[in-house]
Amino acid sequence: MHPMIESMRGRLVVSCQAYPGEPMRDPRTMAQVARAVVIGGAAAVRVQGIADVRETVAAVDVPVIGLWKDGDDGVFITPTLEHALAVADAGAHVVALDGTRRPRPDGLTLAQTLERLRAVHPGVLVMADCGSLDDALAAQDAGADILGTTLSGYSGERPKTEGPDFELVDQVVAACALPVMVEGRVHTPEHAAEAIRRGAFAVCVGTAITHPTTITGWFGRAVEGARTPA
Ligand SMILES: CC(=O)N[C@H](C=O)[C@@H](O)[C@H](O)[C@H](O)COP(=O)(O)O
Repeated sequence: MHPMIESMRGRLVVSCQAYPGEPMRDPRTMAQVARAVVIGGAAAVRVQGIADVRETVAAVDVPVIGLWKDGDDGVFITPTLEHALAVADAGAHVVALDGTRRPRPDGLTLAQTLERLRAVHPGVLVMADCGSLDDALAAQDAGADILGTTLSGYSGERPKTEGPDFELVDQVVAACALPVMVEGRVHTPEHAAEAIRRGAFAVCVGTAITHPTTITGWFGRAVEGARTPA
């Protein structure tokens, strides 16, 4: 196994992303968040956007999983070969891309995308963000290095579970030989531990560690719910 993937075995990966229009949407800020989570023990970080990838690669000494989100529906995570090449050019060690079976905007298959990406960047690793077992099996055949459950609940094939889609985790772990990264709605340390117990190779947490607006909402609603009516 590639040493960079091996370094994530049984470990926590943290996704550091801010969304368009948000106060923390700034590559330098995200690189600082990435440094902070590495100090906390993250084995790798996942960052969005070319500038964020560049800043973060320079700021941390762990693998950087890079992606480029273009839009927010359909195929939007590193949707085309051009996006994947740009993420690799920016220095990402792992390129995360849409690993669903949906048609890609540039008309290439996932296998063609990976082949052309590797022709330019022979050393780059690929994480396929999947939304179902069939996606994971197809992404494995297409030559991905890591299978992510990232798009479960977002691609139309699986329900959007309250926490992680553990049913899908079980299916992918049982059927696929590649390392499985459990990602998506891992909201508590117990969720993360459960992912590993179920055979995940690693677990990636985003919102619950790096999205203060959402976390504040969780706490705020709990506090309001506990208030005694005046
Ligand atoms: C569906 C989609 O666009 N997922 C994105 C992928 O990079 C991010 O918005 C998520 O934050 C990331 O996957 C981590 O998941 P969570 O934030 O639930 O821990």
